[in-house]
Amino acid sequence: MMSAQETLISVRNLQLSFGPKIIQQEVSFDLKRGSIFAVMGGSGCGKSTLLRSIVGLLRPTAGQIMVGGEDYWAQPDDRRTAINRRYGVLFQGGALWSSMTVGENVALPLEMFTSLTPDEITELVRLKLGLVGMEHAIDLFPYEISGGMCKRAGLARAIALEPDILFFDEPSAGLDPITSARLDDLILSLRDGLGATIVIVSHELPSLLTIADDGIFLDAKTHRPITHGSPRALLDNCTIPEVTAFMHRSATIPSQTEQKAEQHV
Ligand SMILES: Nc1ncnc2c1ncn2[C@@H]1O[C@H](COP(=O)(O)OP(=O)(O)OP(=O)(O)O)[C@@H](O)[C@H]1O
Repeated sequence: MMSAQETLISVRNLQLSFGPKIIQQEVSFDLKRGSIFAVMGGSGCGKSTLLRSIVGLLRPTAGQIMVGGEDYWAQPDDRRTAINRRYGVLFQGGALWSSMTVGENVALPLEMFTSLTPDEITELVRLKLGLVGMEHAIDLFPYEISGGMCKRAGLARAIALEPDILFFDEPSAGLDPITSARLDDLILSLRDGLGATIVIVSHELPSLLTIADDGIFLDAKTHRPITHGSPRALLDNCTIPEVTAFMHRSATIPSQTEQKAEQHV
């Protein structure tokens, strides 16, 4: 039985810098199992940098990222690699390898990190593509499918190794509102069906309001988080000017015209 309160990752007083430039400091939050956690804030405040640090791509300049009681960045490389096996990542430019079919793209992490037989891998690839409604595209190349389908294939690849925690950086960037809404449904179904916990960076407030139940708001000016909470709670209750500006600027429901701008997913 899943505990709603179990903390999977605890970020403590994290500081992130590039050379002398501090991007964010005093970042602390707990990621609870089963939650969809939004990292919010204006452009350039350090959302992607925070994500990169949690998944092992950027060493923080201070603070800790505790994963199941282990201080992630105090671990040797091989231990960090083992912890990373629990993560599935879909980054902004999370492009598929263009010279490989969709199926081969999804098979790649299974070939690299498991000792499964080719038949077992094919079966798993079909299963993962089925979960994102893409089984029919298994033999297609990325250039033969739409942007939304590429995102879904990227998702299938991110869940190939059955991660506990999924990290999405701007998953709906470049998608029309309908395709974006379908991606939201898919993210919810991954949480509800697979029991995954999800950390999402997004500027798309309609999407965040629909799916996220917790979050943090990073401020670019003070280089610190300025509030915590679900996007809905921040929209309804937060009176901090930076937050209300962000929330109210982007809190628009897609118009009828946009909704009609159907695109093949
Ligand atoms: N490799 C790097 N070297 C130096 N500075 C960097 C590097 N990567 C990012 N930055 C800087 O760090 C800051 C935060 O960047 P980041 O991409 O994390 O912001 P963000 O909140 O995700 O932005 P956006 O919403 O526009 O994607 C920016 O000022 C950026 O220029």
